[in-house]
Amino acid sequence: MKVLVINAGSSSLKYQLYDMTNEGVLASGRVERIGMDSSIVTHEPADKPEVRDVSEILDHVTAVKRVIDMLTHSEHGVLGAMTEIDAVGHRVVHGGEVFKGSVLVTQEVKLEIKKLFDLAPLHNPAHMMGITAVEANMPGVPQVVVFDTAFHQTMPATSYLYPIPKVLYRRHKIRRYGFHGTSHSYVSDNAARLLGLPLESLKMVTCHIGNGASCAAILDGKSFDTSMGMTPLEGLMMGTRSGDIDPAIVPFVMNKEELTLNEVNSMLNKHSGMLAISGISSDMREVTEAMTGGDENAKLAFDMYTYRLRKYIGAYAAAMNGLDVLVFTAGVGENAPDVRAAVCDGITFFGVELDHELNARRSKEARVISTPGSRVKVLVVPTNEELLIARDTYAIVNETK
Ligand SMILES: Nc1ncnc2c1ncn2[C@@H]1O[C@H](COP(=O)(O)OP(=O)(O)O)[C@@H](O)[C@H]1O
Ligand SMILES: CC(=O)OP(=O)(O)O
Ligand SMILES: [Mg+2]
Repeated sequence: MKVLVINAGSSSLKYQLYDMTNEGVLASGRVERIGMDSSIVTHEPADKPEVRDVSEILDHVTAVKRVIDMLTHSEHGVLGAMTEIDAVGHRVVHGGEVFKGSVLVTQEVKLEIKKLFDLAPLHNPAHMMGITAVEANMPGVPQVVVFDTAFHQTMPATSYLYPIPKVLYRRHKIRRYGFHGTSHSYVSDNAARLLGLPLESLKMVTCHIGNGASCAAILDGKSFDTSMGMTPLEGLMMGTRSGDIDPAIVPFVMNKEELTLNEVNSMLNKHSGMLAISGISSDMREVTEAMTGGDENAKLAFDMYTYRLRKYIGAYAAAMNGLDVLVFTAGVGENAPDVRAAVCDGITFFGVELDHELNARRSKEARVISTPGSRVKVLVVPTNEELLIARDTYAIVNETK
């Protein structure tokens, strides 16, 4: 069975084609700048060279058509025909309280995802475009949706409620949902396997730090708390997102700077975080490079980023009354030993002891980077949200056959 995994954003669409007989990736790629004058398609077949194509792709329907063209291309393709694709799995960021696991796409499911547009205005409308684009290009192919929020649906009310009037929860479902759940679930499971210990017996903190970043406290194998909230803005300092701030700053700034709701939203989501403090970039690589070159703003951004991460790890260790395993994943977590060191070297008091040589070693494999004597095991586990989406899609489509 072949499964196409799609992660549709507002102006981009990432894809991976899996052969589920061996979970091998046949091809992957991305369409960027959808709706702009020069859109870029980058297609990477597993055993052939990468191809890039610049053309005008005005919408997601055309983008999916281009992906199918690439996958079935006589030269760069990996499929004889489109009909070889048995199912499509989509990443959907917001599943609200309705979706506690992955589901087959039906009219009702689409309606529910639409109802959640308000809660994830940047993400869910784009995912819906991806789903309808697949319907238009590949009629009759079963589709499955896998939600970032689903894994966190096990959080207790003490974690997910905000201390604000309860009527807001009843009327508008304002609560913590949490995101990156597919990743937190995948890496916690893999970390336990690597340690050869049952996941249910471990108190774990997983740090998914990429462009977006979140921490999760995992207790008894379930999400107990997580740093992102009703939207992916709360919690850690991120590339361009502020993370936690005093909520009173919002009306204050709107008043003083005469900003509209959209403007203040954009300020906190797109013009804050590492980008704002470093004044250089949202990309950790560029910030670290500037810091090494002596740039003080870059150093401040780096220090704030790692300080805030330490605070969350400490908070979750207290919340769970202990910590056995600390996991780093995603772009920064997997590739930035200096970030891991800055975090771990500041929390030695509760039994974190990093092996600096292991930490500095480059590898794409899941691995332990703490010393044998470290009471808390520290691991790097590369995330693979796409693989988990492919697995869920495969299982659900097989179940419903
Ligand atoms: N070698 C590296 N060193 C430091 N940071 C890195 C490195 N490689 C990637 N990153 C960081 O990872 C981020 C992207 O993470 P990723 O998980 O791919 O994000 P997303 O899925 O949200 O696009 C980049 O913004 C960059 O800061
Ligand atoms: C939910 C979220 O923040 O996703 P990403 O990290 O892909 O932006
Ligand atoms: Mg990501």
